Amino acid sequence: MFVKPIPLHQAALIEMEPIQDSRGFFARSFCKKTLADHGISFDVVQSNMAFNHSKATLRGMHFQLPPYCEDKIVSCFQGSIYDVIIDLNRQSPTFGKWFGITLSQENRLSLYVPKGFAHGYLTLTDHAAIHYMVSEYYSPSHESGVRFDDEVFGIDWPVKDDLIISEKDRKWKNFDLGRDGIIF
Ligand SMILES: Cc1cn([C@H]2C[C@H](O)[C@@H](COP(=O)(O)OP(=O)(O)O[C@H]3O[C@@H](C)C(=O)[C@@H](O)[C@H]3O)O2)c(=O)[nH]c1=O
Repeated sequence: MFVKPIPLHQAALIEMEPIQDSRGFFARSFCKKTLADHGISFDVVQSNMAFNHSKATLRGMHFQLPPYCEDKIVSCFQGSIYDVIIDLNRQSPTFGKWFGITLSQENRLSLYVPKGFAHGYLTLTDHAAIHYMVSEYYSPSHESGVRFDDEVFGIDWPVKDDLIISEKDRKWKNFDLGRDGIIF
């Protein structure tokens, strides 16, 4: 398992190292020690999955407010998604910046999403199945989000039309870079 930096402060890409044989492959998908060797302290408290019927389904951009901020490790084990994070940590050198990458059944990449980041994804195939581990318990009263199409971030989604998206996710308020953000 390889842990590689990405342009956003403290976030990282995790690449599996499959060991192939005639049956298929084996790969480690999570290793607390390897992450710690890269400065990432991650305690899993919940492991979640989500299934999406159709391509062009967009979920996000979500985070939990203090004291329920959470780290996530997101993977796509069926189909593919365009996974996006935004650094909303006011004390980060990359505050306000976004990063996107395709996670798929084929490339077996995972994204490490630190506390203080918003996370969301767009399905690129039908039947996309997502798995993510989180370091904090789900707290509905601490759920928050920013809009996927907020111009202040300017995320360049690979699909723009006919998106399937919940009412909740269409209605997150505009983000103000001078005022909003997470401090924890
Ligand atoms: C996230 C979550 C939701 N739920 C419930 C609430 C609701 O009834 C139903 C669906 O919730 P949502 O619409 O928020 O599901 P979803 O849009 O898939 O939410 C997820 O989106 C991605 C982008 C993330 O980053 C995740 O952390 C999470 O916020 O599941 C839980 O019971 N536990 C959980 O941990």
